Amino acid sequence: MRVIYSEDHKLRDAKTELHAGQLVTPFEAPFRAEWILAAVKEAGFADVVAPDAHGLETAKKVHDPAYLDFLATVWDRWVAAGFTGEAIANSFPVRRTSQRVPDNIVGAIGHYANAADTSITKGSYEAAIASMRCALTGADWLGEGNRFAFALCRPPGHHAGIDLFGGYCFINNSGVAAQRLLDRGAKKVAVLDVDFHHGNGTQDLFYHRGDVFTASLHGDPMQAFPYFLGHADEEGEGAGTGANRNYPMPPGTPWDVWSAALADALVRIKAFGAEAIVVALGVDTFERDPISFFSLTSDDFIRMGAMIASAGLPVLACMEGGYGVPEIGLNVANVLKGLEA
Ligand SMILES: NCCCNCCCCCS
Ligand SMILES: [Zn+2]
Repeated sequence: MRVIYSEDHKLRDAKTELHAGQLVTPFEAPFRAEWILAAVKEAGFADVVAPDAHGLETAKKVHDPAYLDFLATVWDRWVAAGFTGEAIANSFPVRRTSQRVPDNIVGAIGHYANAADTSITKGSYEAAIASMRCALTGADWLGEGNRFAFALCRPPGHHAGIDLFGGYCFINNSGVAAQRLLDRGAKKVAVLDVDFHHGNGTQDLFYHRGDVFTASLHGDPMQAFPYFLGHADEEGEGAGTGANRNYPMPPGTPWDVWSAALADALVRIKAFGAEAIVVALGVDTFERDPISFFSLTSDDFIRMGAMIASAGLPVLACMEGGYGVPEIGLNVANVLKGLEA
C-alpha cells in the first residue's frame, strides 16, 4: 500500500466556518491529516511518499478552466477589495437568475460556491493543488501496475463540481484521479464515494459521461448536506445514462443496511466494466462523527475495505471527510487493513 502525503496541506488553515449561524473553528482542520498519517503509519502502512509535481492538465479535463483560474486568484482579489476577513460567499445565482460571472469578487465567489461553509484563505489554493497532486500520484502508482494506494488528500474534493467549491472542497481529487487513469489507458473506471455526504461534485463531473461510473452511499439529502443532489432517481444523462447510482440512507443507518448498499454498488461497478476503483474515502459514517448521522463502528471499516477489495480491482483511496474524533485515524487505517487483508 503506497501512501501519498504532502506537508503542504497545512497551508489550508482557515480560522472560520459558517456553521449554525456562527463563525466556528472549521471542522476540516490540519490536525485531521496529522492524526490520520500517524494512525496509518502506526498500523504498518509506512511506505509514505510526497506527491509528484503534477500540473493542471488533468484537472482541466474535469473542471472548468475559468473556475481553476478563479481558485488561483480569489484570495488576492478578496484582499485587493479591502476585505480583512476570510473569503466567504454570501450571494448565489439561485433559481431564475443570471449565470454571468460578476466582475465584483463578492459576486464571483458566490457564482462559484455551492455552500457558504467553506472560507477561502491565503494558502487554500496551494493546499488544494498539493492535495490534487497526492491523488494524481496515487493514480500513477496504480497505472504502473500496483494494486493499492492511499492518497491522504487534504483539503478533500468530492463536493467540488465542474465549476463549484464548497463542503470544504476545491478541486475534485478523486475525479481528477479517475481522469488520470483514463488518460493512462483505462477505458472505464469507477468512483465509489463512501463518505457520509453525497459526492455531489463527483456526480456533477461525470453525469453526462459513460466512461466513469459514479456511485455514492450517503445520508439522505432531504436531511443531510449537500441537500440538493444525491437522490436515488439521479441515474446519469446522455452518454452517462445508467453510469450514476445514489444510495441515500436515513439517520442511524447501521453496517448491515449500509453494507447491503455497498454490495449492490460493487456489483454494478463490476458489471460496468470498471478497470479500477477510486474510493472517495470519507470516514464520517462513523457512529461518533460530529456532523453526520450513520452508525458504523471502527471494526466496520475493516469490513468495508475487505468488501471493496473483493471486487478484485486496483483501488486508489482518496481521503475525504471524517471529523472531530481521534478514531478518524483508526478508521482510515482499518479501511486500508481491510483492503490488504
Ligand atoms: N458546518 C457543518 C454543516 C455541513 N457543512 C458541510 C459538510 C461537508 C462535509 C464534507 S465531507
Ligand atoms: Zn463528508
